Amino acid sequence: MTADLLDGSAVGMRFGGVHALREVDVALQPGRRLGLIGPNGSGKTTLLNVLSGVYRATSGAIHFRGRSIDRLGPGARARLGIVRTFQHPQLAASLTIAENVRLGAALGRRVHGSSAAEETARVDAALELFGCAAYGEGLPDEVPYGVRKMAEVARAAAVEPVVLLLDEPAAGLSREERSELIEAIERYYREHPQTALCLVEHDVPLVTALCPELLVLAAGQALASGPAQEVVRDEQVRVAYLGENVELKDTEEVG
Ligand SMILES: Nc1ncnc2c1ncn2[C@@H]1O[C@H](COP(=O)(O)OP(=O)(O)OP(=O)(O)O)[C@@H](O)[C@H]1O
Repeated sequence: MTADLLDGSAVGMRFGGVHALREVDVALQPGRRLGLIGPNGSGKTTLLNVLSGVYRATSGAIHFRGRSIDRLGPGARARLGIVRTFQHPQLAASLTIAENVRLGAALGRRVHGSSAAEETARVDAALELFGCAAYGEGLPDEVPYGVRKMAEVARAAAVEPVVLLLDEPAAGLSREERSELIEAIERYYREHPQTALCLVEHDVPLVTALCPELLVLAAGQALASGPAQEVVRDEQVRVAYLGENVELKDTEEVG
């Protein structure tokens, strides 16, 4: 079995009286693509925050390559190659789209010890792959929302992360833009098959198109996990989603 890159065991997170995560286990190995789904407020973003160091878990342990990273903040974890995106793009407002993506590539230099030429190549490749090349000279406020969302992912991809944590990259995108996002991430994976991915999304067909495995959270607890097509048919999972306007469909129905 491949060793875990990022391993969270019995992870718990409390905010005062709110128990946002309870004893959640999650392990990402090289090349594993795990979709993280669950109803609103089930703890998905909190889990990404805890894995990326935005929050420190109130219980449990997080290891990277076998070493505890519980005490490391988000910057130190990013320098290990644990890179995330945010649901609402966190682009630097005063930098162009290309300059924002260059920040990712510059981090990639620190992660991989690569050259200036490689940094530039990463910027160009990420802008192209995520459809942002034509908007490279624009400021975030000047480009369409879909471009901002794609640039957020492009900046993370430009790092060439070891572990990539994506928080609702498709939120607010049109159907066409969602298809472009799926295609871009698939193309990224063809070139970087060892990247470990944890993808949080409400668009279940998009998640199942990209992730062979799912972890379902409900009320902060792991409700189900396993092969995507089995999990979406699980009765408990369907019940957990009752009342939410979410379609649990099969991969073949995407597009
Ligand atoms: N900083 C915080 N302070 C207090 N409570 C929080 C904080 N962050 C999250 N929570 C609570 O933790 C629970 C899980 O929230 P979280 O945002 O992780 O859910 P989610 O599954 O990502 O939801 P959504 O799909 O709506 O984005 C919710 O009850 C939320 O109100």
